[in-house]
Amino acid sequence: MAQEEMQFQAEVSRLLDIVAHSLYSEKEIFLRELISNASDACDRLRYAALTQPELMGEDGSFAIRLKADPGAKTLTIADNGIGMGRQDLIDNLGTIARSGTAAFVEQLESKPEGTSLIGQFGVGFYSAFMVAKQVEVSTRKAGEAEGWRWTSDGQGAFSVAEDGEAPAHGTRIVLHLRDGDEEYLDPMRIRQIVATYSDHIAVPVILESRKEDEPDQTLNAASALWTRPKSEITEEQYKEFYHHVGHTFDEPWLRLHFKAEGVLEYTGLLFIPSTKPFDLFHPDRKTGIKLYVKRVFITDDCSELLPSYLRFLRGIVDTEDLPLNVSRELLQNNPRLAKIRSALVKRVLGELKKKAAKAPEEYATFWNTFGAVFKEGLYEDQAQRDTLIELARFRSTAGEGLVSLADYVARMKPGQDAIYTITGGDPEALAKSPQIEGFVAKGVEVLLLSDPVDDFWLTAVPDYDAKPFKSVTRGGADLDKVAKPEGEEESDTEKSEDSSPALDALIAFVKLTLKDAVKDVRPSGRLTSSPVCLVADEGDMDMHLERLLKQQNQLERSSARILEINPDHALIKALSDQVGKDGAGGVLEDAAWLLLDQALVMEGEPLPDAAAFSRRLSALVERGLVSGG
Ligand SMILES: Nc1ncnc2c1ncn2[C@@H]1O[C@H](COP(=O)(O)OP(=O)(O)OP(=O)(O)O)[C@@H](O)[C@H]1O
Repeated sequence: MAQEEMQFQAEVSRLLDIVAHSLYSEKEIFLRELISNASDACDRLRYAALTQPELMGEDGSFAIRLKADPGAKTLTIADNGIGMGRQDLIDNLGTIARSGTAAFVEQLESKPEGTSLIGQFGVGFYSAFMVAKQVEVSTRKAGEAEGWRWTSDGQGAFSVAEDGEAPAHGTRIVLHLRDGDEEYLDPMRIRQIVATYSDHIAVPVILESRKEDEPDQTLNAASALWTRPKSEITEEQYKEFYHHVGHTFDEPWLRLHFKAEGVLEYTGLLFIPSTKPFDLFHPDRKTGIKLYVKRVFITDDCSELLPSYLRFLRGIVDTEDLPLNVSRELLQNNPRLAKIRSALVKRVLGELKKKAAKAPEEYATFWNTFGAVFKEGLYEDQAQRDTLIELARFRSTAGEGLVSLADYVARMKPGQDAIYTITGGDPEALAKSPQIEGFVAKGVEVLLLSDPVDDFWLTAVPDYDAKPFKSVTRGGADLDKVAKPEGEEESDTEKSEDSSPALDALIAFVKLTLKDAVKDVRPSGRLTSSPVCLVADEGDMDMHLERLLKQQNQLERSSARILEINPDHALIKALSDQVGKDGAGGVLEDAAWLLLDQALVMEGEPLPDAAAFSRRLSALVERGLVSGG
């Protein structure tokens, strides 16, 4: 097949532009990225060869070979891994398949410090263009007859042609270094980079000698990091392993390295990242834990290994107890794997518990990053629910920090028999909701729940410590039973009776006016400074959950709400005084609709008839101005 010219996907071009022009100080990471890819390619062939040994050809073992040629100013990185077919080349080295990358590229472009983010996130293969003006990739997929050659100067296009010189299987990448980047030809420098970033790679990384009488040198320890004694592993090595295995480039927040012996034998090296990956909520996201059997990589997409609410974990699990030729299908419903899974969950939750107790501030950082995902476990993992609920943290009306449910219950007011919650999109807005006014006034804490998942776990978890969860936007406020904060006596004069003839008349009038637009109109026990608010009836769905379901088209109509009226509010008192007066009917009718519209606005809901709202508001203000002036 003749040489074909192809364009990079737009995101790749933009990324390459940033990469090439970055004055990024840690350019050396290009080698880490290429060695990491080469090692993954060896892992994949090792797995494939379990069932098709012929794929290995003449090769008995895997290696990543580096060769520097000062004369040609080239650095070559070659592996005898799985290699790539023609379409693989086009797909892998012409596009960015990883979800969330478009967002990442945008971030790089928009921020002045963007280029320094490259090191944090890693741009994989494309980082080669940080040091190379021309890159040649010669590759043959194990088991295929044709080899292919990919070349590019990183300027918008690449070419692909058949290549008779490609390795028997695997990939050879030749970097034609830019002027000024000759340091990457220096054996000392190469050795230092490999030692820094790639020592943990389980495949030997070999620097080919330039002199006949000098042997090649292996630059890394070439044993799987997790099999080494903990005392021999440095923090740096752990960190670099985490970067390699997790394809993330932040600092790990937590590390767990353990060996289980007994009925089941397995080693785990797990990490919790400190930053949120772009694709945490992406449906196609893989689990992030690689499964090895007796040091052989099996899969990085084993959803049986950890529940999805722990999908932020990165790392490996290596077990002696599964057969090497375990197929991906066999992994499903595998009882041994299920046992490993529940042991892993226990271990991870145990570690989190320790952190939460010993270092609450650090724990809060974790919670702010992954709490929204973690809470999915509250409805997904019944077996662990009690542990999970103890680990959960919430914002509340009590202050800035996060609270646990144990804290909440410990400071419940005398007479309070429920854990009060409000759900919504934005914690700031929630803290200003009219429905919580009365609770705040009485010193009753309300949990401000602003993650979409909150509405769902609340439907699955009825109570904590025998105290039911109760939404402040649903049903009655039953605040009467709760004692006032100390020093504030309950006085008869301070709060008017819930019903008075004038108030009753106003309520009857509003009901008559609004008809089916509301389910009911009633005096409120939960308002202090706002004149009105909406609540759902006791048996109805929570208002926020209903809104969410409507947004997702899972619900067609919302149920009518109850309009609650604050009997102590000056506006309500003034309106009550008007009921029954001659000529007040028109004003009161407008006012009734405006009260409902106002309550809707406070809920962040659209007004059903914005034109009518505007007309009524203008009319009322005009009247006020004319009669006031
Ligand atoms: N040496 C190699 N042998 C075989 N396939 C390779 C090799 N290098 C890259 N690839 C293929 O190209 C893909 C893209 O590589 P790239 O480094 O850009 O991204 P990645 O490894 O998937 O993720 P990351 O950006 O985190 O490194 C890889 O997923 C792999 O399929």
